[in-house]
Amino acid sequence: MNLETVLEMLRGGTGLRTHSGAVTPGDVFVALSGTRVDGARFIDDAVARGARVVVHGEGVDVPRHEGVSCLAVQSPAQTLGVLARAAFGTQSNLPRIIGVTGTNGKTTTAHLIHFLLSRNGMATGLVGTVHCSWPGVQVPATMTTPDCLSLHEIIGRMVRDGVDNLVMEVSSHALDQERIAGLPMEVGVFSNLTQDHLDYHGDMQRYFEAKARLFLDGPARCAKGLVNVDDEYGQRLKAMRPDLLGFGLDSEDAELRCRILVAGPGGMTLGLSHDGHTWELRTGLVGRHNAYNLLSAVGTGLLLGLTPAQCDCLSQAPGAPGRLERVPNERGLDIFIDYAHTPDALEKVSVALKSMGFKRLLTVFGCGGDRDASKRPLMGEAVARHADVAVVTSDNPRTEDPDSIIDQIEPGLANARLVLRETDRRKAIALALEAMEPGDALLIAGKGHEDYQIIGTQKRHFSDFEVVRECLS
Ligand SMILES: CC(=O)N[C@H]1[C@@H](OP(=O)(O)OP(=O)(O)OC[C@H]2O[C@@H](n3ccc(=O)[nH]c3=O)[C@H](O)[C@@H]2O)O[C@H](CO)[C@@H](O)[C@@H]1O[C@H](C)C(=O)N[C@@H](C)C(=O)N[C@H](CCC(=O)O)C(=O)O
Ligand SMILES: Nc1ncnc2c1ncn2[C@@H]1O[C@H](COP(=O)(O)OP(=O)(O)OP(=O)(O)O)[C@@H](O)[C@H]1O
Ligand SMILES: N[C@H](CCC[C@H](N)C(=O)O)C(=O)O
Ligand SMILES: [Mg+2]
Repeated sequence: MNLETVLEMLRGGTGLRTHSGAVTPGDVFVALSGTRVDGARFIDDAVARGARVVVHGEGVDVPRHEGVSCLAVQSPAQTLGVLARAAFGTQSNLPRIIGVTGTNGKTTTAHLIHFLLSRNGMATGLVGTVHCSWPGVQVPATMTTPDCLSLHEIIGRMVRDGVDNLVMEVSSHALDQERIAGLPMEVGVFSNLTQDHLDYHGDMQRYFEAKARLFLDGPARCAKGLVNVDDEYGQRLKAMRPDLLGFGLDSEDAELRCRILVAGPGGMTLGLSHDGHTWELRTGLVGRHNAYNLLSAVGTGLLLGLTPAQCDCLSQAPGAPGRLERVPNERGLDIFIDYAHTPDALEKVSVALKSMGFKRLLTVFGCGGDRDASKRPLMGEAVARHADVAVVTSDNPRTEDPDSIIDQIEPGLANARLVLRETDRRKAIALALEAMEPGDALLIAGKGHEDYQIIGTQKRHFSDFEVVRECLS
């Protein structure tokens, strides 16, 4: 069997699968190497379910099966991208794709870029943590970057609906697993790199190497891009690929630069400069971290040929749901829900709130189970540095014991002013609301837009927004 024949089958409507359990008679099954098990172990299962073609890695010994053709390829993950283009109609008329990567700020930046391009009259799609959307359609997200088949399937729908630009978040897991195979990136954006996901990548160097795939030689390399040169890892990328546009607030090397001219509870005025041109941008978003997010959205606009004036509409951009989002309430309490779930994000969001002049900061937070355990005490330290009251609780304990997760956070809270411990997140939020005094701000961190709590393998409905409203009513 050769590749062209398989492509022909797929164009004709044959099913393409990477999970043996999903195979129906006549399908093409691609055995991916996997992160836990080798997909080649499921070839027999796929064949038993009726797979007619098996695509597998070179060196995999596949026993002969009557009526089943095999195709050995160097990289099944890369070949999957080629096959997916044929299966889902993503071969031609692909939108211009902008991929946003980095530890924190991907969702916010992607939403800002989506807003910018849409306001400039482009039919723009979005794929990310909160939802996937394009004009007239919105579907809830299951992952930050879906698997290769789901991605092509959704982008195929966008192609049919005439989408001409697509902004997508590209997680480090996705880059490592080559989920974006077959999807050439026009622009890559690098926000920053700080500790997260070491359970998966092992150490910061390997985590960086996964993110760097979007920019350096290899199949995922973007045609052009921008990097935050205030970030140590961003500087390393810029040194490796000098054509990337460097942006930042501090670095003299930044080609696109911004200063915060005015900052207050109502927003910021940013002074931007690029290529000898200077201009101002007003925003309702608060926090220095959001100055970076806005700056990279402007930088993307410039790389795509927009003028600074065409980027002015960003002053009306609302930001992303569940990112430093106020919970309106009749009591006039200053309550913010945010998605900070890394040490750096907690640091940045706490500083943003402290700068708004509140009397005290109360922070409710926890750490996810079955995720990087080494970030737990560091998240505790970030909260302890800024919160007057730290309320430590649960945030998707998954298959871990919630109390043992909190035990691992607590050493980081050793220097905290006041710590309250309450495993039940609903009760923790109620406790924090009771402890609020006039002039205080309450930060409820970690879940943002999420409307669930994962306990064990069960996903139960849970929304920080709803719980606050219930407690206040
Ligand atoms: C660790 C991880 O990322 N795993 C993802 C990965 O699974 P995998 O392919 O490695 O799975 P595997 O179990 O080793 O199986 C290997 C192969 O055998 C196949 N198989 C397996 C069993 C079977 O019976 N038959 C069969 O054919 C599988 O379909 C797979 O192709 O590929 C799967 C399909 O794409 C994903 O669903 C799965 O995400 C898991 C559920 C997950 O939780 N991922 C998280 C950590 C993640 O990716 N998060 C990032 C966000 C991170 C951020 O904050 O930046 C995201 O992009 O969402
Ligand atoms: N540029 C930034 N630098 C540092 N922290 C940021 C930045 N932007 C946002 N944050 C913080 O990180 C949190 C997550 O932001 P956002 O959802 O935009 O990032 P993300 O990279 O998409 O995260 P995830 O990988 O979990 O989807 C925010 O709620 C905020 O606390
Ligand atoms: N994309 C992130 C989301 C974390 C959100 C937080 N609520 C948690 O569950 O830790 C992850 O999968 O690590
Ligand atoms: Mg995200």
